[in-house]
Amino acid sequence: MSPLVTRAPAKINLTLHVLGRRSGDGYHALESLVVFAGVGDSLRLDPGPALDLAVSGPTAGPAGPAGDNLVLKAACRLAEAVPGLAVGRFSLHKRLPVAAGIGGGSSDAAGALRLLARLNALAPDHPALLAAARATGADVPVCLDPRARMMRGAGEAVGPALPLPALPAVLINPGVPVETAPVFRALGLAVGETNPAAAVPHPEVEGVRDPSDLLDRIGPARNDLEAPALTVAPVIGETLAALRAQAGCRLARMSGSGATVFGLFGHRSQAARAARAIAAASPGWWVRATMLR
Ligand SMILES: C[C@@](CO)(OP(=O)(O)O)[C@H](O)COP(=O)(O)OP(=O)(O)OC[C@H]1O[C@@H](n2ccc(N)nc2=O)[C@H](O)[C@@H]1O
Ligand SMILES: Nc1ncnc2c1ncn2[C@@H]1O[C@H](COP(=O)(O)OP(=O)(O)O)[C@@H](O)[C@H]1O
Repeated sequence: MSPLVTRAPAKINLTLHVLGRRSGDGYHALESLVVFAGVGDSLRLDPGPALDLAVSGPTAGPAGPAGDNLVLKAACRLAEAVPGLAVGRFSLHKRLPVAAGIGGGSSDAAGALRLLARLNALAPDHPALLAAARATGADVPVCLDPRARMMRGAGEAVGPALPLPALPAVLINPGVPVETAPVFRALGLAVGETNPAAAVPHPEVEGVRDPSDLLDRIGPARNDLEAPALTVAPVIGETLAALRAQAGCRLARMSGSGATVFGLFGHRSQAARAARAIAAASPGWWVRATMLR
């Protein structure tokens, strides 16, 4: 049987409002506009008798041992829920920076679930897929069908796909891994506490078709994890400053819990020029011009 392939694009939180900290599981309730980049990992599944994974690519090392990989975690969750699930050997080509706020592991895990669904002719809305995604990580459900949409709750509630205009962007990761849990902790909310910043509501983006209109709407919104992440990794401030110094940069903000930041531009050519200039000035940084959609 021929191999099945999928791309696992980087997830970008264009906005990330933390509403508060839930009593019960202590997770943070979020409201986030999530989009996906043209850069990502790639994943292949060769059908076979047993579940297995080989990881290659420039960031295979930082992703950790294959046995701990979220690809296998998600696949095992699905195999537990669907008796007789056909499986096989995954090959993950890892290019995205790890522990970077762009959900690389989550997108890989979601890609694994998509490939297993294809192999087993499971409908994309099969409840076992969403359950396996939720059990694998807070960011996995939104990555199952990687298109622009709102994410709410701790990540388990994903809205319908939004036909938003594509945005030219530059992504920068300064090469410093940032773990998610310490950034949420640094926000300092007690269990059951509401985030005071949540008094300012998230902008409405449904129905927006013009890129400039989208930029105007999300400009005043926030990533509430940016300030706490800056205390954990001050270099994030340098990456934001580098973006803001570029001609045509309309907005610079951090994604997820960092350290990756994105700059949004009016035109693709401005983004490409900015990426070249930043990469030349800071050769140690991961810098990519891409489209977000
Ligand atoms: C912050 C976000 C925004 O999209 O992205 P990343 O920075 O990870 O890319 C996500 O909420 C991260 O999702 P993910 O990375 O899958 O989180 P998980 O592994 O499930 O959780 C890691 C830890 O983060 C904290 N956590 C996560 C999600 C959430 N809504 N509230 C939390 O408090 C918890 O302490 C949890 O133990
Ligand atoms: N496929 C994977 N890709 C990246 N990291 C993975 C993967 N599987 C497990 N991990 C582990 O998950 C952690 C978070 O990685 P990642 O998904 O890159 O974070 P983020 O969501 O912040 O970008 C890392 O510390 C890494 O060891």
